[in-house]
Amino acid sequence: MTQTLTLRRPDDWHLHLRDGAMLEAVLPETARHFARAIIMPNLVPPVVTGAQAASYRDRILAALPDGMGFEPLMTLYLTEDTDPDDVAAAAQSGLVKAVKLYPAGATTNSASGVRDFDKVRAVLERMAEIGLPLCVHGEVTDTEIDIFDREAVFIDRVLDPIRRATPGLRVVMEHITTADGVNYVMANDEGLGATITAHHLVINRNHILVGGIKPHYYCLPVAKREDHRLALVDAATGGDARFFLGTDSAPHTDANKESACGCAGCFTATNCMSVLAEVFESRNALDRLEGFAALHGPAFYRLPVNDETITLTKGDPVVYPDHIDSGEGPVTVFDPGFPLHWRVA
Ligand SMILES: NC(=O)N[C@@H](CC(=O)O)C(=O)O
Ligand SMILES: [Zn+2]
Ligand SMILES: [Zn+2]
Repeated sequence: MTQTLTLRRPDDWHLHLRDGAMLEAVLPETARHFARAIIMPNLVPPVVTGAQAASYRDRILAALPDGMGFEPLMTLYLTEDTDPDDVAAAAQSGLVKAVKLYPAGATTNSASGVRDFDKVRAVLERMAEIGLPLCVHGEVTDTEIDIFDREAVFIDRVLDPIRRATPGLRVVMEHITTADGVNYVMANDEGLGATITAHHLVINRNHILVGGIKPHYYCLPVAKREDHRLALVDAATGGDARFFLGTDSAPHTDANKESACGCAGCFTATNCMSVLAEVFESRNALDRLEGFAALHGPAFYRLPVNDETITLTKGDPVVYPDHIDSGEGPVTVFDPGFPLHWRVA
């Protein structure tokens, strides 16, 4: 008898769609499975104003193939010049669902991010007033801090002080990679959540570095040691509503990944639901996959859950393309390193 699993159609609470030819290539990979996604604003130039978010949203909808239903949930890229009134207007119109904080220099296209947190205080206070979530790339950028410690240090030096200084600010710690991130979420009850990617549930730093360097496993925050991965699996499969799926599917062409200075990002949109089903099954937690992928995110963002469902079936190993063509060159699809048996019907 085939095993099947039906859940509400999932959402992706952290997604990079890029623009132009790349957007056209990757959007169907997400829209095939997901009803909605929080769209990251780190384009070049970044999506800073409400007007820029409206026009990016139009470009996404124009790139959506006929017959596919998908709702992009827009975000604004926080800069030191961001205007609190523009943020509030974009939120009140329903266009924008969150503001994204990149510490300057922390990751791909973060040069316009924040250096001096005092300069964004007024925006954060307005967001706290209106309940608009702040999505945070949580890594310090100080050159003397080891890259494997940058998330933990960010929590102590930046995130906790910001949250204390801005009561009521609702925060999503994006793509957490450490037990420190998990523990910080668990130790705080109000207005704090975290997204977890599919790839950080299955790779640790050995996958990147043992037996030759594997650029397609390099993303930021970089995967940590195995005990951190296990803490993430506990959090994702444990049923706690403060943890939800944000794939951080982040396409870069192979030429830009397989380079002397390769870009950070794993492209997981194509097979992330299959990867997640394997992870949840390994913990006897398939009944909690719906919470992680379809219920906890809408609860945090105060949005309705999706009405439609998807069905996963278990069978012979799933065959998926090893890359997709982007118009700018091939983009390698994330390889979890083990066969996937669950497919979305
Ligand atoms: N995660 C990544 O490694 N890369 C993301 C940026 C980000 O989410 O930090 C990208 O835009 O490529
Ligand atoms: Zn990030
Ligand atoms: Zn990202």
